[in-house]
Amino acid sequence: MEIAIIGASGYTGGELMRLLLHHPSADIVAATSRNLDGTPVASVHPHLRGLTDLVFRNTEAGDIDADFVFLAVPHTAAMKVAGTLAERGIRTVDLSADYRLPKDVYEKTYGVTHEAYFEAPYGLPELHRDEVRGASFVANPGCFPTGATLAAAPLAKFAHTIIYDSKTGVSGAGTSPSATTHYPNVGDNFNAYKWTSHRHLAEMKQEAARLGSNARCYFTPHLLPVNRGILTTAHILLNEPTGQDEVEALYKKFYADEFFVRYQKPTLAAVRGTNFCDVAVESEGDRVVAVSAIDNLVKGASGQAIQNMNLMCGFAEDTGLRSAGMFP
Ligand SMILES: NC(=O)C1=CN([C@@H]2O[C@H](COP(=O)(O)OP(=O)(O)OC[C@H]3O[C@@H](n4cnc5c(N)ncnc54)[C@H](OP(=O)(O)O)[C@@H]3O)[C@@H](O)[C@H]2O)C=CC1
Ligand SMILES: CC(=O)N[C@@H](CCC(=O)OP(=O)(O)O)C(=O)O
Repeated sequence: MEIAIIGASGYTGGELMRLLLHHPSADIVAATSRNLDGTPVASVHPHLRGLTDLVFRNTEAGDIDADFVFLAVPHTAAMKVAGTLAERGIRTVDLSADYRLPKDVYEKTYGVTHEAYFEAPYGLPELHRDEVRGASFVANPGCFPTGATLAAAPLAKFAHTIIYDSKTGVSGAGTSPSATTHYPNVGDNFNAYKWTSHRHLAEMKQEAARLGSNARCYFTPHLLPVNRGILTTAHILLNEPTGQDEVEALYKKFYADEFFVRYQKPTLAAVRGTNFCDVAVESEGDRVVAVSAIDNLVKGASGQAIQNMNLMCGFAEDTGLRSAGMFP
């Protein structure tokens, strides 16, 4: 299957190529960049040197010649080309936020007008597999909502309050430098940001509601001095006290058939570079602490996007995604 990546010079674009180069049914035929036309992909993504001869091209969406497209561009840039790809019948996974929320919620959360809205399945396969399967356009979830929602999903409908406390690596901010990501501000340091107002809370609330939960949801992200990974501690305040054995059994049953969700004490090292989400729970009566770990660039973005592509195209869901992490 011929694949094009729009926005291939960024972190998620590089990660899509790293993973797709080992996918038996994927042939990457185009890697677009507005500014790097003619530049070898390996000059920006040095880990891919020797594995691909691809060269960036400044190709418009209307001129893309491929069976499948990944949109790895910022929100608002994706909506400018999504319609063109859909009209041309090119199946697409959008890694941006543009199609994850209803139009009114999106516009309120992101403070912009949506120019080209249509409904799309929310590509968290563990919860929405049937909608993703066979779809022609899928909205890939945000990185924080992926780890947070998988941490709370089995208990969400039994909770009155869920507090998500997440710690993320810096690659979540993309390749553009900023004061926040400047090394002396990040290295040997640790801080919370957007304490009560992060835009990903809207996705977390949406997914809790879809799980039948009336719980109030809260979210605070923190910036870790590491490149990759998100560790989320979810404090799930239950309507009724529930013991450890029961809670643990519930999680193991909920995820029993999910290859990419493993029940074990989460650490970032065990999931780095992989599409796994590790989850475990500890009960304290009417409070359960659920912890999850993902790699923000893999299960939080490009790996999940390929998982969605596999479902959309009828490939085995784990195709190209079975690699283990590097431990330690
Ligand atoms: N990083 C992460 O962990 C995650 C990211 N995402 C989402 O995935 C998308 C890509 O993220 P990421 O790879 O980190 O971002 P980057 O900033 O690293 O890369 C995005 C690329 O898109 C291109 N681009 C930037 N602005 C525009 C524009 N206005 N129109 C067209 N192309 C543009 C740039 O390439 P060039 O200048 O060469 O054209 C840039 O390299 C974003 O929507 C992000 O929110 C989702 C989950 C996790
Ligand atoms: C460290 C860091 O800055 N992380 C980003 C992750 C957001 C992201 O990638 O998400 P969208 O796809 O929804 O834009 C942030 O907190 O905004």
